[in-house]
Amino acid sequence: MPGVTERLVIAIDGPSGSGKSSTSRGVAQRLGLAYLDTGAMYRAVTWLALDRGLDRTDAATVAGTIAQARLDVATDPAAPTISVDGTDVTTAIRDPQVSQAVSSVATNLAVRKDLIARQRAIIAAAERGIVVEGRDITTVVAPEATVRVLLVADPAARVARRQAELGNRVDHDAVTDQVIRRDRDDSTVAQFTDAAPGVTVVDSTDLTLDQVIDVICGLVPQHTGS
Ligand SMILES: Nc1ncnc2c1ncn2[C@@H]1O[C@H](COP(=O)(O)OP(=O)(O)OP(=O)(O)O)[C@@H](O)[C@H]1O
Ligand SMILES: Nc1ccn([C@H]2C[C@H](O)[C@@H](COP(=O)(O)O)O2)c(=O)n1
Repeated sequence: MPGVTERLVIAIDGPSGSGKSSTSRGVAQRLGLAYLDTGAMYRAVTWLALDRGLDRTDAATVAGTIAQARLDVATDPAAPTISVDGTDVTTAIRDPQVSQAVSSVATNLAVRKDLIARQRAIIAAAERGIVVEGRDITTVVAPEATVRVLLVADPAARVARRQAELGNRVDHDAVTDQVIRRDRDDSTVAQFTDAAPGVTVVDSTDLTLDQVIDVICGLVPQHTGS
């Protein structure tokens, strides 16, 4: 493990459905670290834009409204929650309407600047260290992280995983849109299809969740992986 004064920061990026959230929570729980789901932050401000009925093509109004909002993010990997101006939106941000709309807010560059600053503040406040996951963590938010991973999986596996999670309440076309179309839109503002120099690619297609957690824990300097 790093020395007592060096906080462990593990950065994990990857496309939708590659297993970032499940894996990051598992790694954080195993290593006793905090956990930050930056996608949940983009989802939460998208929930706000929808709740306020904002025109999402009006980038300045969307960014200005979000800049005024208080976001409270709980970083316990056993119970991650997120609130907007005191309203707990942890469940609401997983609604299909939010999934469908989130790229239109996440590609607003002023919103990204705002959320990146908030994410860095959360990372800096995590005394025990933190696992942070998203699309631009290894490259923009925390390129100095101790461990940097690009977690990938075949598109078919990613769609199948999301379909299994959502069940019959969401049809196959909508699930494919949530995974494939969203990646295409999101990749216009964040680079998560190729690993940046120093970033380790982990392919989860044929690995169980526990195996992926083992692999990433094994990348921590002087950690045995179990
Ligand atoms: N290694 C794995 N093998 C099989 N299923 C997995 C694996 N990792 C995660 N899953 C399952 O795949 C689904 C998607 O995982 P998860 O939400 O962690 O992905 P994600 O990369 O965070 O997606 P998104 O970016 O869209 O939020 C979940 O149902 C999860 O349980
Ligand atoms: N660092 C990040 C994290 C997320 N996003 C975007 C990409 C997604 O469309 C959306 C929600 O993320 P998810 O919960 O599916 O991981 O937020 C981003 O642009 N940068």
